[in-house]
Amino acid sequence: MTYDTQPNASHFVDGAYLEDAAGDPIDVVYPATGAVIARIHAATPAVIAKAVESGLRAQAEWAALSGRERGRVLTRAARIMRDRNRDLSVLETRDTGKPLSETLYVDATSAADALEYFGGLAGSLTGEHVQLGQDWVYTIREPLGLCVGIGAWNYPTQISCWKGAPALACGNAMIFKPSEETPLCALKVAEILVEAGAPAGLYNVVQGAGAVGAALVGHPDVAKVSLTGSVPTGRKVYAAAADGMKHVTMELGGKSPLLIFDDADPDDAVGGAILGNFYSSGQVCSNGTRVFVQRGIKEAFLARLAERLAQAKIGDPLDESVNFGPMVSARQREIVLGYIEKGKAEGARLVCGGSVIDGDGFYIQPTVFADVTDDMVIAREEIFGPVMAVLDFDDEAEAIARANNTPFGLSAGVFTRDLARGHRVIGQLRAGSCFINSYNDAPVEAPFGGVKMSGVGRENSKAAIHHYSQLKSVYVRMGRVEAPF
Ligand SMILES: NC(=O)c1ccc[n+]([C@@H]2O[C@H](COP(=O)([O-])OP(=O)(O)OC[C@H]3O[C@@H](n4cnc5c(N)ncnc54)[C@H](O)[C@@H]3O)[C@@H](O)[C@H]2O)c1
Ligand SMILES: O=CCc1c[nH]cn1
Repeated sequence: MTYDTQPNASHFVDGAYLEDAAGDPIDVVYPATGAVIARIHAATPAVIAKAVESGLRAQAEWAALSGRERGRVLTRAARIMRDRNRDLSVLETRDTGKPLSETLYVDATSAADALEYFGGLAGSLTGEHVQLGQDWVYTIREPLGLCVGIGAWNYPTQISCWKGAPALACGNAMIFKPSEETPLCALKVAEILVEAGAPAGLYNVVQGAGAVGAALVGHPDVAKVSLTGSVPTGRKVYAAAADGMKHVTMELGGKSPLLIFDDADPDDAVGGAILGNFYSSGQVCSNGTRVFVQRGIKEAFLARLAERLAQAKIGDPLDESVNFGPMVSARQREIVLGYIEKGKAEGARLVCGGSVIDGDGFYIQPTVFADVTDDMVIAREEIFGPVMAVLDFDDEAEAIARANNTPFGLSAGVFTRDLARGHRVIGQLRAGSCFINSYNDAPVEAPFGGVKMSGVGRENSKAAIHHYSQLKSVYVRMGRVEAPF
């Protein structure tokens, strides 16, 4: 089976595709060619009402199952996703422009990992017993209710399951709104969950841009909102959720530091910097885009890096030998180009790249700036494209202080052969997801998320359970009740 890029209808609600052509039209564009590959419509108030009503109904039914029964559905969905990995990967490539050489191994695969992991945990979500003399307290881990997930465009399938899998494992229902740039793959996730035995309405997908997201966040029947997106959107969504006293998870942007000491293995350090800047054409939230290189090895590092980047195979993302694709949209390419121009204007040294690649797709060369200083815009703002800023440093304390001098705190990495230094440095870096002699690994077993402006809460790992459930405590008196009067 190969998936058509034009879905049967725009939304997947109450177990079936649903259309309401009165919604604003959204064209889905293949980033490698600029061709329109599908047209869908944003959710109308009627679609949102049906998603909420069916979500509430399904949640009651789902929460009444045992955790083990819920887990069985999730693990079955994981198996179906793995069986259809190639078709899902091709669709993800068409939706995002990311090379098939990446999507085959990361996107549906990591989504299936999440379904499998949280499916496995579902049967062991228990409360506690606390003995208090003869009396006792017990706690029950309860679902929150109807959750809303809102996604960014860089990892649409992964994000839909990083949010959906823990939510469902805990007995919640979810309405997921993908990014309007990449609406296709979450529909397949919803279809697969129903095929695996999830009740109709448990995982609904509704389409649209910010206005639809805002309508979901503000809906009085929604108990929790999990957003993956930029800091400005995070601010708005967090504020709106606070108004309704809703639970939140905020997975936001970053400008993460990667510290390379002069004793680091040179090839590993260059490899880490490449993974932390050019994977998915630089459209990864946790990217280590401020690469601090100890002064003595800077020129050797830059020479090796330029050599390796010259080997990138840029082209048709559906060709499995290609490993560097386009930006997701013409708009994103313009934003990134604007930063490249700022870098040049501010006097950073362009080591390689710096231009668009002619053609209909939204390609930009992998770009490296050296001699970047902390005050330059390209060292301060998230670019979300293939632009690495290399900064020099002399000693450890200076590097740590400069690395922490940012409002963001998503990730941080260090390359050194001195493991004591590796742990010492990481211990002082203010970031949520950190790496020693590696970069950008995101297994489902590890908590993922940021500090400072990069977010609130954690996805993945057992930590996510705490963000999709709440504890009820019950005090049980075994003796008589003594009242003062
Ligand atoms: N920390 C993480 O896990 C993580 C992962 C991927 C991407 N990101 C971040 O996402 C950003 C790139 O993605 P983007 O451009 O799609 O982000 P964005 O903030 O523009 O949009 C994110 C989502 O929010 C929706 N939205 C916009 N306004 C809204 C509102 N007022 N209310 C509710 N929803 C609203 C959008 O439609 C989209 O679905 C980058 O900053 C990147 O770092 C973070
Ligand atoms: O884009 C952010 C999430 C992520 C990091 N690595 C893989 N996915």
